[in-house]
Amino acid sequence: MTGRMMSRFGPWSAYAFALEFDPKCDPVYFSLNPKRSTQVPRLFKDVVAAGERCFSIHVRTEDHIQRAQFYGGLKHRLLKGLPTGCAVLNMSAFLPNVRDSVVGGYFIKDASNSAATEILLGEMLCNDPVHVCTYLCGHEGSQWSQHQWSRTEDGQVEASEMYSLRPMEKPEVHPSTLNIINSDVFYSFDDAYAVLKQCGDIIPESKAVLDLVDQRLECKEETAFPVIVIEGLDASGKTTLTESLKEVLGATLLTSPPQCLSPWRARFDAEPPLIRRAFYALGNYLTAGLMGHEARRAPVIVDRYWHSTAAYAIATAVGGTVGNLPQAGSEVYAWPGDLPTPNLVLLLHLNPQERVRRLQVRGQDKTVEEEQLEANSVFRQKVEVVYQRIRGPACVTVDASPSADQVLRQVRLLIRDKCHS
Ligand SMILES: Nc1ncnc2c1ncn2[C@@H]1O[C@H](COP(=O)(O)OP(=O)(O)O)[C@@H](O)[C@H]1O
Ligand SMILES: Nc1ccn([C@H]2C[C@H](O)[C@@H](COP(=O)(O)OP(=O)(O)O)O2)c(=O)n1
Repeated sequence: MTGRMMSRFGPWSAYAFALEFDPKCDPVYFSLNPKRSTQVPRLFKDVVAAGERCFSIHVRTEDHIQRAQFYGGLKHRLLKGLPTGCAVLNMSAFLPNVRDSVVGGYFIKDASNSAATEILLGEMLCNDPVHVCTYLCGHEGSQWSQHQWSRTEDGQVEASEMYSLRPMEKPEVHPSTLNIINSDVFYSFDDAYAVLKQCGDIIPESKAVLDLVDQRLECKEETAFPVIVIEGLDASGKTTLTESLKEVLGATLLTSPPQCLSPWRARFDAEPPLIRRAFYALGNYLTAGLMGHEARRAPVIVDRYWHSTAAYAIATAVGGTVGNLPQAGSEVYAWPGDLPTPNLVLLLHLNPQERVRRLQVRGQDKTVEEEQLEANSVFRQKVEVVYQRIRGPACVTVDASPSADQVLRQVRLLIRDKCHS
């Protein structure tokens, strides 16, 4: 395998690369040039020290389940197997502005002086679906070159193809947004279902989930009562408000994912995004069936639904700052055409200080993503911006900082106004 053809998108040399030396800053972008060039500005100045050796590893398989699983475990394998003195940085290969073209990978900066790095990467090249490259620096740090590894006929590893690195302008859209559709967010039941179906052999629990999904209720007739979804970050007051609404409206309370998926949630939370997000997407369709059924006899209040599924998925997938999110109006913020819409979606908004205070008062277990929300204010901002960009239906923002009684009063007025209920 020479590595010459990379994917359905064409040869390796057509790819651009985004290398994250510092997650808070823009990546360093470069492309490949088959010819050696003399007039190249310094590319990795101040980020690669003299004497450090550099490598990259990218996932090379067209099977999207295998790709997701392998990439999901790759960083851990590298951190475990590489010698002390190595740093593992995010690095993606992509075709600028081409949807679904991103190939995930890592850049390894190695200050170890140990042969263990080459041994590990050589073994991975032989046994796993990966591209491996070495990076060499020419005269006075001006010209970097990439040397792609390949296997010789007698099973040895050699660095054969060589390209010069050419610095590149920041692309119009951040590369991390290119693969969102059908890898992080699913816009139809069939697309999410297909992912869990293909996982049947590697994740036996998928079968139990699909059995439940196959038996889901479907309600096509008009319902007599409104369906109101309550969204917001953890500790914004959703449980408090939904319990009160249940009381005062005599409503049925539902959640997404629904109770029946609880036994499998932790299992799917541990899977890579492709599989995890497909699980949550199917949870929405199950809840949708219950919504239609229950809204024939009483108002329905739903704790989280599609807005949460899309917002957490997009905020996690998009690297760096809020500015890297797809623009408002992008197709990634569209509602799935086959997912029933509620009558009203309310987003509880809370300032970060009050949210942290409430989290401390409550002090219970959180999902990893919820822990990340606390640790990472950029991630929290991205979730909130995505909540507000989703359309069809868009959410109505409610100030959740007043007392629980005042929030309830405000929400009842909104429900009366928008749902005549
Ligand atoms: N309006 C409010 N004012 C003050 N504290 C609140 C208010 N709403 C909820 N809380 C408290 O904040 C914490 C988080 O609320 P909760 O309803 O569990 O949020 P969520 O379901 O969104 O995670 C709980 O301890 C709750 O009692
Ligand atoms: N409909 C939903 C609900 C939750 N999620 C995901 C998004 C986050 O990772 C978690 C947040 O849910 P969690 O139950 O921890 O939040 P609350 O305790 O309800 O505040 O679940 C989802 O993707 N789709």
